[in-house]
Amino acid sequence: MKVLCFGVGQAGGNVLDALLRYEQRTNADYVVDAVAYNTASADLRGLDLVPEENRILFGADEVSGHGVGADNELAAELAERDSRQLLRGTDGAPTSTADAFLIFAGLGGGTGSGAAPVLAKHLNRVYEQPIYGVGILPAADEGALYSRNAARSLKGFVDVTDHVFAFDNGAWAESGEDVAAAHESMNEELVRRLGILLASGEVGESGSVGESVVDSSEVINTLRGGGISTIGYAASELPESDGGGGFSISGLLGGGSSSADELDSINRITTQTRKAVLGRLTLPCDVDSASRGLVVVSGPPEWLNRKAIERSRTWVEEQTGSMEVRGGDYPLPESNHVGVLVLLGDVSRSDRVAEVRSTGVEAERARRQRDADAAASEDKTEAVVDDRLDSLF
Ligand SMILES: Nc1nc2c(ncn2[C@@H]2O[C@H](COP(=O)(O)OP(=O)(O)OP(=O)(O)O)[C@@H](O)[C@H]2O)c(=O)[nH]1
Repeated sequence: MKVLCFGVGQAGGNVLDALLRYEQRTNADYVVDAVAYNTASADLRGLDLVPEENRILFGADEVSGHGVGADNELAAELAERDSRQLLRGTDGAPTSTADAFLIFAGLGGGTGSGAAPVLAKHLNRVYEQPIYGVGILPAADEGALYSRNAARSLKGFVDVTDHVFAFDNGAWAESGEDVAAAHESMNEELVRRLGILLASGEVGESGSVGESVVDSSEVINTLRGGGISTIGYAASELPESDGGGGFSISGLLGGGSSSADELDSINRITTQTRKAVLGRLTLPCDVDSASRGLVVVSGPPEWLNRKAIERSRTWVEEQTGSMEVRGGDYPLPESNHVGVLVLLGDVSRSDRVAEVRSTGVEAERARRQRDADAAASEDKTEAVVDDRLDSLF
């Protein structure tokens, strides 16, 4: 599935850079172009693989390239004001070759949180392709301001995109670990999942295509209707003797039927499917609240057992209670792993989203109270000054 990618703000740019690195490392080719936006010039300079000419500073008239300091309302305002400049990011990009657009942003800060929904809205006006967000939720210990920003931005992002892939920093930082220190490893986890999803169905270097490959229309159909999605992934390493390909228990035993191989691959695929769904999802949620699903099984073609893929698909249907779970394979002849990726679309119950929302609402209420108190005390001061002036004259 070919995508045109946009990274907004620091987290957005970092994750986009990580995806480009992952694409290079895996010899894949699904990003048709990459554009980064920021209100802070230092963050743009810090990027690695996003082409220099595709790094766009906006809002410079107002904040002189120093960032918006977590003020997402200001960022939204600046993005709206500079919307032509934002759209210029697609000038020269091969937009017609993209099946979809992807916008990456951290929802807790200022720039990405405020500007990503504005960018999505403007791209939507111009282009036909579906627009997907990749929204990073702040961990609870990153503070109430980040939760307030994220609560407001997530709703806006969902409203103006065709789907938001959510990633929860809180779920992925190990307990006691500093969130910022964990960004790099979290980005790796996120881009591995996105990379597999995007690469599946693309003809690989070897030119091999599986019997029931997942093509871009299946990803798009799984995401159709909008909402928030989560992705699970698990992989099992194949035995050394396999050499990445033709391991056969029957071969080791001196011939015989291939049923042992079949059993082994069925076991691996079904076990990894359970681990993918019941393990750590990009966004923790109630699995049975998903409306749709997609199961992608990757690995050397001889390990991609059709029966197992079907069994896994049915199991995900049972877990989600959805009758709309698609399944397919992604052949990787050189791989020494069998991996299972499960995309759960339009999830409606997530304690983490609920927590971000309620912390956000609390923080917004406290801010309004503070503003009201400040206004009242200003009134009082004015009244005192007026009294003094009255007594003078
Ligand atoms: N997963 C992940 N999260 C990140 C990364 N960088 C920042 N964040 C998170 O993003 C949120 C802060 O947003 P940033 O992207 O840094 O902020 P910004 O959009 O550049 O906005 P301002 O700096 O306020 O102008 C926090 O929740 C951070 O933990 C990253 O590389 N990976």
